[in-house]
Amino acid sequence: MRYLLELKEDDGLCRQAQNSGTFYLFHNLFPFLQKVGSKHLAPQISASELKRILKKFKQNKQKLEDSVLIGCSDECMAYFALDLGSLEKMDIESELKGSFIELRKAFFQLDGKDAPLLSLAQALLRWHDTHKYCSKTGQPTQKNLAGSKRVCHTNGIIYYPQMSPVVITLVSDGSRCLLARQASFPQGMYSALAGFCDVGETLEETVRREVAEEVGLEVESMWYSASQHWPFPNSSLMIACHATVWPQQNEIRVNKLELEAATWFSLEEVVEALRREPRPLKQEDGRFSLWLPPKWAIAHQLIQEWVKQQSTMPA
Ligand SMILES: NC(=O)c1ccc[n+]([C@@H]2O[C@H](COP(=O)([O-])OP(=O)(O)OC[C@H]3O[C@@H](n4cnc5c(N)ncnc54)[C@H](O)[C@@H]3O)[C@@H](O)[C@H]2O)c1
Ligand SMILES: [Mg+2]
Repeated sequence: MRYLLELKEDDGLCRQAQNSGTFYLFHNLFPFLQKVGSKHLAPQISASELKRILKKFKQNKQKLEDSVLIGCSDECMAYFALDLGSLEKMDIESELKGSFIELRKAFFQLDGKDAPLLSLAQALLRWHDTHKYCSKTGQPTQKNLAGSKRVCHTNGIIYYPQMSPVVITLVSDGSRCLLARQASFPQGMYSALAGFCDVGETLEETVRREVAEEVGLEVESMWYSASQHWPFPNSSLMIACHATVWPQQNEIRVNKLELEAATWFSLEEVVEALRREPRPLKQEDGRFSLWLPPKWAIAHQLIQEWVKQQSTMPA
């Protein structure tokens, strides 16, 4: 942890780390992946291999300095991410034997270790790409070597990468849980309610407002569970909570502007859905079976916790 901080603060040290570190590659924010069976793996390219590739494609090795620091191993081997969007995509793909794939498409087939790193890398690369100019002076900003900030040298303003807090809430009425879907979700997939925090709000206020806005229910109690970084569509910090509503006041009024549907599901229905593969499954009657976000999505964790909690409750 302290080594990471030193790399962020010291450009000289970071330059050394770039020359011995490993790199995740991107092309216009699509990560470079190799398919192994049904899984996608994100290869880490060594600095020497990357320099060889840059040379082959007639790029200056200074290009390494466009990379951003995304972590390090226990042995202090630094990981970076570099976007090669200025090079011909197909040439790099054939050189490295893999493809640049939209992160959203590959996200749930990624290895557990790769997903959070790629998610952070994409968010950071996107932030740098959209913050090249100072919003006060209009002058170009310059990134520090690690990419943990950008500075406008005209007036000294420092910009730090941003993320938006989002609350994701699993609502229960005591015996059932409320799951909802947006029209953009794949067929049959339901999840917990999610919403961005407004400026000035506490998390508790966001939970109460979002539940009221989206399904017309009043929260009785709520508690925090866990959090997760989420890269889509921009960088969000997903803050996962459980909430209860009064069993007598559980009539759902769906806000059709935000949601396609919201329904109470019984423990049995949820347990059965958790056993299914996280993908659309058409039934004989043409409808799609209920399925839930995959294992390491924080919504999945909330649902698992609710199931566990139901099973330990006195009958
Ligand atoms: N429901 C889930 O299971 C789930 C799971 C993982 C991630 N998410 C993410 O949660 C996020 C929020 O969910 P939602 O879309 O229901 O939010 P939401 O209910 O707050 O509705 C989205 C609307 O909020 C407004 N908004 C306010 N602040 C915003 C900001 N900082 N960025 C973008 N829009 C903002 C916009 O008008 C936007 O159309 C989404 O990015 C989604 O990808 C949801
Ligand atoms: Mg929402």
